[in-house]
Amino acid sequence: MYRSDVTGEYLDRTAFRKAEKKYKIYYDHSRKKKLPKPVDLSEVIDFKSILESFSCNVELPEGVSVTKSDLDRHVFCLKSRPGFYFIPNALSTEEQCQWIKESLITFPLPPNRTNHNAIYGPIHDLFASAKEGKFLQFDEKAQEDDGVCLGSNVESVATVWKAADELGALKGDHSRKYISASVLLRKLRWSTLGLQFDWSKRNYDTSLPHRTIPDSLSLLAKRMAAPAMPHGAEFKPEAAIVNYFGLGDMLGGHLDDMEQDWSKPIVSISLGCKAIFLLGGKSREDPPIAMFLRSGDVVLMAGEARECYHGVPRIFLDQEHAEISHLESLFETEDGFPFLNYIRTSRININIRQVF
Ligand SMILES: O=C(O)CCC(=O)C(=O)O
Ligand SMILES: [Fe+2]
Repeated sequence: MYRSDVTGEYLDRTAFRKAEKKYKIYYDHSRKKKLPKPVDLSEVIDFKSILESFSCNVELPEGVSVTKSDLDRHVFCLKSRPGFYFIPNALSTEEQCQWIKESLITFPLPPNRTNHNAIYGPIHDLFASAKEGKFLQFDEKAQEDDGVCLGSNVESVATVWKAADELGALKGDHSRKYISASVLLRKLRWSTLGLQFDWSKRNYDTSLPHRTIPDSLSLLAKRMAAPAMPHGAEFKPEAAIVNYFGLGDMLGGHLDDMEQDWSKPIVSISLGCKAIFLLGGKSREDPPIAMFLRSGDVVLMAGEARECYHGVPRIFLDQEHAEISHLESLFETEDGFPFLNYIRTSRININIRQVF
């Protein structure tokens, strides 16, 4: 797990942690093949089937309501969590594929920062280099110094990619180390767009070089945010965090409390393999509501819901539960195999925020 804020005995006993443990992946080691232990999903809210039955017979389960919006999509709310909105299947398959590509190619590009910055400095062309089987050459000295002086001396290191057949000739040079681009891609955990977030200080560092959020993402976020915005007001996307989840990854219960104005929503887009999202209350002691997040779903958290603990305890990577066959079909028809390969075992979440 990464990005956990608090740990300890207290947390282990909270209702939120109990739910995390319930849904987290555990393996059955008693069999030859390592298989995930079955988990009871009967209490997980499924907005896909809620949408289906609502579209057929205008029926909604207890506690769920539908809100009016200009979007050509149904927007659902939870009566017990004001300020929370769920838009099932908000993005078309084409849009999902487009944002998966951007998340892998352009979003991790400098000046945007990723979890790799602190160790390797800014990295260019990660996805293309992984596709080409390349290796990143890095200076061991820079990596060691980095432990003492986080990031400062690695900002200027240029990315040097080497083809596999170039490595042999460089074996004698012990000051240089290599790591494969595919390992780095697998270990990509987050990238930040727009105003850059400083995880160590848990705030936005406006002094860091940054680009504005790409126009097309900004437009999408504004359109999606509309149901959670006061009449006539427009959402201003200023920052986004892109989370990349692989096998066994989870996002521990947390609050996103670093933005100034909590009345503005966080617009959160799910891509790739299905996940379970836990939406708690204002205390970790409040039992969270579990729901499925599928590729193309959009969640908004605004107002009171901004004060609710939330997290992602489980990603489903197996064919039956991942529910990505629509992405597979589209990626298979183009030169999409490298993306397909990645997304078959991954989930990506893009969450867009107005900071000020
Ligand atoms: O992955 C998700 O759906 C939620 C991400 C999230 O809560 C965050 O990045 O703050
Ligand atoms: Fe969050």
